[in-house]
Amino acid sequence: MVTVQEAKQKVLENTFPLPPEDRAVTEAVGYVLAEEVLSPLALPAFRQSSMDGYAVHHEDITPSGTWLPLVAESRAGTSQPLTLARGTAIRIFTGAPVPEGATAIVIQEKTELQDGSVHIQEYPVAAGQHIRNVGQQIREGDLAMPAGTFLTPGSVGFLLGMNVLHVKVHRQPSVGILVTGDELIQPGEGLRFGQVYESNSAMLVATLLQEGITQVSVQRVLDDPQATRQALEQLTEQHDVVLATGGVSVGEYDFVGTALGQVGVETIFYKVRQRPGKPLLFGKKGEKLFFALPGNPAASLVCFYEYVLPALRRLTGRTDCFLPTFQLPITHPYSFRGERDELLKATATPTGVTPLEGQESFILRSFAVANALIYLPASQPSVQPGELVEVHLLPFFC
Ligand SMILES: Nc1nc2c(c(=O)[nH]1)N[C@H]1C(S)=C(S)[C@@H](COP(=O)(O)OP(=O)(O)OC[C@H]3O[C@@H](n4cnc5c(N)ncnc54)[C@H](O)[C@@H]3O)O[C@H]1N2
Ligand code: MOO
Repeated sequence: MVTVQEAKQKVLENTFPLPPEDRAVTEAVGYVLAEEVLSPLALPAFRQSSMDGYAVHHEDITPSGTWLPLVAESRAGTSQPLTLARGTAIRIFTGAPVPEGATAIVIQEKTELQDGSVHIQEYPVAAGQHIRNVGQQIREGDLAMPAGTFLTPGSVGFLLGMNVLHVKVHRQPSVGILVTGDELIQPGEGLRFGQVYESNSAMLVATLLQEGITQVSVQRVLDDPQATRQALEQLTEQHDVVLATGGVSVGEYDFVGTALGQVGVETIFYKVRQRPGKPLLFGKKGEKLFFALPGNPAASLVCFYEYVLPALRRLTGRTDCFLPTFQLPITHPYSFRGERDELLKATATPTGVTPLEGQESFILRSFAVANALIYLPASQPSVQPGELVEVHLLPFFC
């Protein structure tokens, strides 16, 4: 049995970013850059106005108000470079090229137009006001994004704005899910005595999809050593990560641990000092990762969020792998035996966190409405309202 901290450490130590692949920027949100990106051009590429108004030379403007003849117009998209002569003004719009010789833009609200001349009612006019300079955002050849950057919609806009169409990113892992259990039937079928609807695989697939992982396959087997082994062999060949749910405990029909050994998986740890999710197993074969998750649905999902998700994120090159963690005051008292650390389904707000009713590992009713987990170490077996506790925010909510 390992501690929660040891288990997390071992997961990270044994997980490395997957090799890079080339991806279209438009399809790279959620991926992590495997190589830095240098800007192929300066942005802005030309001097731009950031306001609708008039391009002037700031020294032409006097305190008593200045009349300047309007000699031309610069619109966004024009390919005609203009030059401003001293003592004149050029009508200009947001995003349009600033004429050569112009040193400032006066916004139209501070002007009056009459008979082809513009009256400037602003003083003083600062040199450079409302002008975006060439390279103000980024200069040609500058580092635009370092390797390791997580690509967001903002990143996509920035990259395409520099005409970067493809990037090298760490590929996403593919994941095989093995479901075991004689009692399990598919939702939609009629329920007979002793049967249970199989819901863990859909729950795990949903978490993977949410994480942007789409290469997923599911295999279901009965509690049979041969079938379990065969399915594991197949999933291992096809995927970077294999998740098994159920059959990992100590009963006569729990075959997953043995089958993993037969397939050549080296166990890194089995059993974590935590509740739920004690019988979690983490193993490796070459670079492939294996997690045998407990069958109890809430235990399975807790183990996914606390151990599998960080591993998947690390494979994709992310460094912020664990759920975001906060300290929040707990709203209700909570006590437990203190033999194992506890992870409680909870609802968190910016001001506090409330443990939900129904913490047993077979209960999903609480998970169905939780947005966070409270982590209580065994050394803190009793907490009072107002005491700060460690809160892990679930992915949907951050
Ligand atoms: N003697 C001991 N018994 C158990 C121990 C122990 O230390 N000593 N640990 C308990 C703990 S803690 C857990 S957690 C479970 C883990 O058991 P398994 O991983 O072997 O899971 P199963 O026995 O196959 O199933 C447990 C429970 O979950 C339901 N289940 C399983 N798979 C699914 C699924 N895909 N969808 C929905 N529900 C599922 C299953 O029907 C069982 O009710 O072991 C304890 N026992
Ligand atoms: O670890 Mo089990 O999940 O406590 O029920």
